Amino acid sequence: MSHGYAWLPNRMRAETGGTVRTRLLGRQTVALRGPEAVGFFYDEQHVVRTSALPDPVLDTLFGQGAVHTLDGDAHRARKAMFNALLRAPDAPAVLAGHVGWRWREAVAGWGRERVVLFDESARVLALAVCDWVGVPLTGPAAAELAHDCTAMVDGFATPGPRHLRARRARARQEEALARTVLGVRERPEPELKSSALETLAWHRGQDGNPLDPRTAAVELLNIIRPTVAIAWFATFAAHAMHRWPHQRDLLRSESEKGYAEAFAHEVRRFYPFAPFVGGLAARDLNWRGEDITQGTLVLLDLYGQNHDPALWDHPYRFDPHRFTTGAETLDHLIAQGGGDPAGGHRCPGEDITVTALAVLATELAGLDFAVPDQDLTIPLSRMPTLPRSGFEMSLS
Ligand code: HEM
Repeated sequence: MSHGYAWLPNRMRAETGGTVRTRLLGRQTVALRGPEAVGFFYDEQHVVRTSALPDPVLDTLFGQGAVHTLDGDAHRARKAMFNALLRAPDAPAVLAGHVGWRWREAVAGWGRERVVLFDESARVLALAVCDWVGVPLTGPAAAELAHDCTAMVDGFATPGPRHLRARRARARQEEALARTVLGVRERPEPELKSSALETLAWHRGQDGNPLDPRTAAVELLNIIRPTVAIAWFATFAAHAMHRWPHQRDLLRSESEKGYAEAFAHEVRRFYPFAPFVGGLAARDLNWRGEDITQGTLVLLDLYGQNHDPALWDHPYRFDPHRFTTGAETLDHLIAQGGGDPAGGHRCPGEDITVTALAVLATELAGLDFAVPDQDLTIPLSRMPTLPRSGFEMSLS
């Protein structure tokens, strides 16, 4: 982890065959990349998730008992609930509507003060997602929730104070949301659920019983936390507009249909966020002539694949136009996992992420703002990383 985002791509460059053997957290590890590797990795007969994620990651980022840790029928049942909520045809637009509205409300309050875009967008996203899931939230609670959600992400891959902050943030929010779930269950169960909160509160597991309140809270947070985490991409979007001002002009002019979505895809591809995903070899396997023994940790190199010159022309050039020419390129983009979100573990929040990010990027491009001197370097040795300043700006 201390080598950061360059670790796997560097190792991949040094090896032939696109496979790296190493040790991670004391375990034998094999890392793969490439479209074929995606198919191999997401086949449940090859790689399973139960017991793959260590407690330091579960106690900060995902939560114990989260959908990320399930396999087989248990995963299918839980994932179907997430897909029904997050991949419903109108879900991305409705949530993005809340994001746009909460953003304009926040900007109206900025005046000429200097603001840190990362903090502001996290708060906006916290308010928007809570509007959407049906969790009531006031202004100060939104700031606290945003702070806790970003802490959970910030502290998952590092020991020390950041990790402790992440654990405390998760414990606090799980406790609060478990109480919210119990509050919902004090009322009779409605036949038609009117919100994600109600759906989760009454969701029945394989045993036919509602989830225990803590697990329901974990899964509610698995909608709220990653939505708040879109703040990372919003900050990278601002960085791209600052670094390449013609991007801001292209977003402003709206002359190209679909440009904001293409820009959002390129932000997800170009900037470093989720480094890799992992699971355990379900049995003895063979990948391109390499033996992988049962129980080996198998990683799929997300960041590396998104910058693989075999898949992307000039991968270190920021160019949203690579996503305006056809769907083929999208198959190679695995910023939020690969495979099929319906059956496998791929992120069910991708459309929400792209739609919300496109709205935030368009809103930001439409503002007249100044960017004072600050440290905008993005250290690749830090995980997760961000422009060091969080992107300070002020309306001009
Ligand atoms: C901020 C941008 C996001 C990134 C970078 C991201 C990334 C990921 C990644 C890498 C995975 C794991 C895929 C795998 O295990 O193979 C994942 C899974 C998941 N994501 Fe996202 N995600 C984002 C946004 C969202 C949003 C907005 C939501 C919900 C509204 C969401 C909900 C989930 C859930 C529930 C899973 C678990 C899926 C499963 O295990 O079946 N994510 N995400």
